[in-house]
Amino acid sequence: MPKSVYKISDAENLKVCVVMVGLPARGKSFISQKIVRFLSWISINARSFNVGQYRRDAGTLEPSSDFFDFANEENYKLRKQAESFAVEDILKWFNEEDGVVAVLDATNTTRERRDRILKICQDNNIAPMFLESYSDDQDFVLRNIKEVRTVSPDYKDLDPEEATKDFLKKIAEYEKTYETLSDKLDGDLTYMKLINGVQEVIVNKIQTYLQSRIAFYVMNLHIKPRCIYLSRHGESIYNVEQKIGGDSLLSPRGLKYSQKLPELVRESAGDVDLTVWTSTLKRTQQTAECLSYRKLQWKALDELDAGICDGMTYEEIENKYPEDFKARDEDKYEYRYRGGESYRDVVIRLEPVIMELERQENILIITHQAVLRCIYAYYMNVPQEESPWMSIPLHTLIKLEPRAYGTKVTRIKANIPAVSTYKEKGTSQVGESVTVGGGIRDIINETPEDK
Ligand SMILES: O=P(O)(O)OC[C@H]1O[C@@](CO)(OP(=O)(O)O)[C@@H](O)[C@@H]1O
Repeated sequence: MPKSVYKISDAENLKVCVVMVGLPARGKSFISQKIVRFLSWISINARSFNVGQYRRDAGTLEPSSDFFDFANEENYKLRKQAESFAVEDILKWFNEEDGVVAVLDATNTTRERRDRILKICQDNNIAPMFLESYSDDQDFVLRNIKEVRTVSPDYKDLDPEEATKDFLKKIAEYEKTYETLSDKLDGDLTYMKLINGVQEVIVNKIQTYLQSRIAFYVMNLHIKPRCIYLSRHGESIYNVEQKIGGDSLLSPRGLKYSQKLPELVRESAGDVDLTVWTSTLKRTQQTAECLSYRKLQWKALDELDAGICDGMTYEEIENKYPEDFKARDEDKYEYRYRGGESYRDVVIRLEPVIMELERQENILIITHQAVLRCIYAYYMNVPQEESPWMSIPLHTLIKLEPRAYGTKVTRIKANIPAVSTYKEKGTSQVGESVTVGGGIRDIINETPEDK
């Protein structure tokens, strides 16, 4: 059997191919998408290649009579062909688009199949990392079947009961040849085995920093239903004066928002227990004051540091530092204030916050405009160049419900007027004073790319 051993001196230059392993309905696509979303968010070029999609693109839909009958030679050939198309594309992507981490999202349930992929990785200087999701828990599997059934194009026109039956039949076919990863037979490989979600995790021969980062991230994932609430602090005195940064207190309208926040949260969350995370700045702590939940301060949630521009209005910055003002508008994600930070810097310091968020259940985060944009971008898969320009208005509670294949978002407005702190590209003016209000829920949608 080929081995995954490579010289450690080369390890840091290696590209990584995460090879998913597991029977159908074990959450492999969910994990693949999460890995890609996380790595892209921290600027590592990552992409998932779903073999099922290659099969569908080739015109073969499941459930087609006995497509997964493994004794049928013709079907076996078609499935193998879909795999080789995906692998070909992975190699092309590594070479032509500077790919760094590819995720091969397929069952890969036999050693024969895994060895084939291993060999290709070795021939192309790619570090393989096998990631198995193993489950013998019937409830876990049925929950996953339900999720897949609702999003998979294969099952969209099928009666739910029929679809579940078909799915179980397909699993039974795969089970006949399934070879789980084992220390005894696969001890030379770099692999991770998740048992019933992350109840038990086995990690074997991680060899590069990148692999360890992926492993650490995956270990923190859970799929229990929960909500993440996001809110900016109430309108601050600096917001009213159109100044950025600082550590000012809330305006009278901001205080009103802090008084209304417990009601808004209760209406949406009911009696569930929440933990409130704030930054270390006064305006977020004041906003959390009337909430009777457990509270935690994070320095990492402090607002983007505007360096020498801290305490100025955008107009003053444009007059005093016109070149900086222009440079920021041209590339807001990368621009770093002199003596301060860029959006990229904020994302880097938010990595531990995201790790902890993945581990936790219901959390309410009260923080700042730039920081919220970064957190929101992670959950909603917003591209880097767009994220610093997203509108995150004051006096609005955002509810995120991460699901297996996307995040549902609801915006709940407090109906308390506040200034707009949104500055359009190419101008130093922020919007007019606006009333943030109206009905309760206004936007409901889901992470588009993840569906
Ligand atoms: O990146 P831009 O759009 O300038 O937004 C960040 C700015 O938002 C502000 C408000 O203008 O945040 P906040 O009041 O939420 O703390 C500034 O303090 C901060 O510099």
